[in-house]
Amino acid sequence: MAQIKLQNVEDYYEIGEVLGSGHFGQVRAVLERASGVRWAGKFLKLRRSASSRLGLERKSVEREVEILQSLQHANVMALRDVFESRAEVVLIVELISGGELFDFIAEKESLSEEEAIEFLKQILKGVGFMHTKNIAHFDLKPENIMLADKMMPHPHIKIIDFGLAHRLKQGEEYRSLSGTPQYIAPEVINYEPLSEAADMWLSGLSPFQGDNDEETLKNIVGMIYEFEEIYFNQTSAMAKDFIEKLLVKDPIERMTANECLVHPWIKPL
Ligand SMILES: Cc1ccc2c(c1)c1c3c(c(C)cc1n2CCCN)C(=O)NC3=O
Repeated sequence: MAQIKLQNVEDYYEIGEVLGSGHFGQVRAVLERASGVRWAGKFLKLRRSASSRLGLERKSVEREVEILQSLQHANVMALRDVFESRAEVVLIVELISGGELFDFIAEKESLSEEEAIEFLKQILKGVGFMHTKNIAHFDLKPENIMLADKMMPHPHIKIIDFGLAHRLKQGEEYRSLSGTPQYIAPEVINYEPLSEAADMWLSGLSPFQGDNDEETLKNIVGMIYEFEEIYFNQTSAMAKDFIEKLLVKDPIERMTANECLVHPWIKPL
């Protein structure tokens, strides 16, 4: 992928409808003029001055670009092009039109453990791949797990939004309080040095869910959780064993993505 193009993105892409927005800015559908191919454009506003609170720091955008450039994997959103003009950077990324996994599951009558395992395997392959490159996502949550095309019999998972991702270096401590309260690992809440293990802290139906963020965070740090019967009464013992091996407070003891892929629930003997 070429470096950052200092041209106007609209010279090459027709900008379409807003697909979503978040802490980073907006994601819009875009149409590549030369080929007629549809992509997604992630429009990031840069800070205009060091004192400004609005917009993203240039180095965090450059970090996201560098990380995406080094991640080519079937289960990771692909970066196609980067444009910068005035105080805006536009990441041209693959259009993932199947929507969020969360919504796909919500729309189904029910989800069998076999179907859940198929999705989980793809997520673990994508996460395992980025972890072999010492890249941690640090914002894995249902909203960031999307489906390439939900009409397929076995929809293809795509992990998106590497805005908080970090390339971890041996001997360098990295701490951050960023993330989403409902899904962040105890070591993030305690502002301890972070590793790829923070991505393995179970996200999904959070058994720590409190009435508010403060209560949720206390539950996580206190490891106060329960498999509420109404949600987990159909869950096999093997599945609960898998979950319990991820809900381990000590990140060193927590299962890694590759260990998950050979757990008997995922890979029966
Ligand atoms: C069809 C559709 C609808 C909403 C989309 C996207 C695509 C989308 C996409 C991306 C991101 C980072 C966010 C996106 N959002 C925002 C919601 C993501 N949780 C992306 O990287 N490619 C997308 O297609």
